[in-house]
Amino acid sequence: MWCRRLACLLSVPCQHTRHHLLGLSCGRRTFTAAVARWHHTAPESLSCAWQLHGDHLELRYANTLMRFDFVWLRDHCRSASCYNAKTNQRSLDTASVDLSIRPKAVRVDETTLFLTWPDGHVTRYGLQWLVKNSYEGQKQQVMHPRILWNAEIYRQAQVPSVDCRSFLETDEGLKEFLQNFLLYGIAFVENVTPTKEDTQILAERISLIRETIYGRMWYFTSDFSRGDTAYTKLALDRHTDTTYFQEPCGIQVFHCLKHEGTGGRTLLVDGFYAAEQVLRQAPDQFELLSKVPLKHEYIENVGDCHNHMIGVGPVLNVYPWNNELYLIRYNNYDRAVINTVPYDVVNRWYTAHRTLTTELRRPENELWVKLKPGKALFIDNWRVLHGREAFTGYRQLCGCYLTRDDVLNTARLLGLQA
Ligand SMILES: C[N+](C)(C)CCCC[C@H](N)C(=O)O
Ligand SMILES: O=C(O)CCC(=O)C(=O)O
Ligand SMILES: [Fe+2]
Repeated sequence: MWCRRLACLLSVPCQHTRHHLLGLSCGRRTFTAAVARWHHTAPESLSCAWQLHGDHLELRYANTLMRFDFVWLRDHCRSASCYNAKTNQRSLDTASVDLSIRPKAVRVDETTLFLTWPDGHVTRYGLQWLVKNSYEGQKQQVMHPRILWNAEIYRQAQVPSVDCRSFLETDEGLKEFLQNFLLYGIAFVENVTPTKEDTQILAERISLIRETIYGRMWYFTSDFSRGDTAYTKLALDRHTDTTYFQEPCGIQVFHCLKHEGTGGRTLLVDGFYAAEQVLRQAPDQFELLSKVPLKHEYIENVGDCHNHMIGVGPVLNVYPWNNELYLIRYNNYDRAVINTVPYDVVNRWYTAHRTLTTELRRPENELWVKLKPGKALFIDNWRVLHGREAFTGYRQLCGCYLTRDDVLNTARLLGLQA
């Protein structure tokens, strides 16, 4: 039956749909296939068909079969009284919607679905909008496209550094930089004037500086001015920073302003690549690392600096709805006493942690770079671990942390998926 014949639905239900409406008034929430019928907008080739069920509408459009709960449909009404298109905010009070609401009339034309609600309110939904926003349309998509790498993969990809002027002055330069950053979790800008001020200008081009106990923009040398090994000449094994914050800093920026001496190379390891290897070899260990909460701690009493920070969370943080890894918290220096785990789990946790560490330490996963004045490095601190080789001589690094949401904001404004 073609929908054009169903235009009457907006007023008086015609023969074929009365069943549904009667079904509702009888309080039935489900309909058998025999009762529910498909209604087509046009010959099958133009492909839009719908069917009402007890609590949802089923729509077949653009080769997708979609189900929309009636409450969801009412909640997503984009009419002027339900939604403010200027602010992109909902004005409808969802709590005022009857949870067993049901449209009293349905109509579909080539581009739009029209629903009339019991109080007479009419909602229009673009069919394309429904495809884009239905669960069925979304579930194929990953949240964040990315390329997991080891040293070989990263080198082969020949990811270019972006020139400072192009980064600061053109959208293309900035976009290229951000695309690299989102895919690999690291990105470089070159030909930067080696000062703290110029580094700050770079940072502020993509995000807001996250002020922490280390300040906004920081300088550091091996003067032990703060109670942390970073402020020495010692080697630092791979780690992520600020694991002792409830929300570890999203991005770290490093710019080496001076080094007169030897050593001091920077080590970078893709934590997600290593975690992926663990997932393949030992899914139960991956799961344990994603479930067992740990504490990380920063206790400082040096000079005037008195701090006690604690962050709690698992090593591998995954979204509960699709198991996608989004944050790795790995810092063996700052890991606190483990007292959040029952004794019979502790041993299995250490085994899982060892498996991950083994992957993180594989030489083929290590990318070594020597940071030089003029070359700024941005690191996704939720994904890529950094470390450094011991060094001699005077070495001065400057940098800052950035808020993650604001980097993603900039990326989206340039049309990137983030
Ligand atoms: C980067 N900056 C030198 C300011 C701070 C270093 C913080 C080091 C700390 N152990 C951590 O991993 O979080
Ligand atoms: O000195 C370096 O290259 C890095 C030290 C470090 O890990 C840090 O500051 O977070
Ligand atoms: Fe660090």
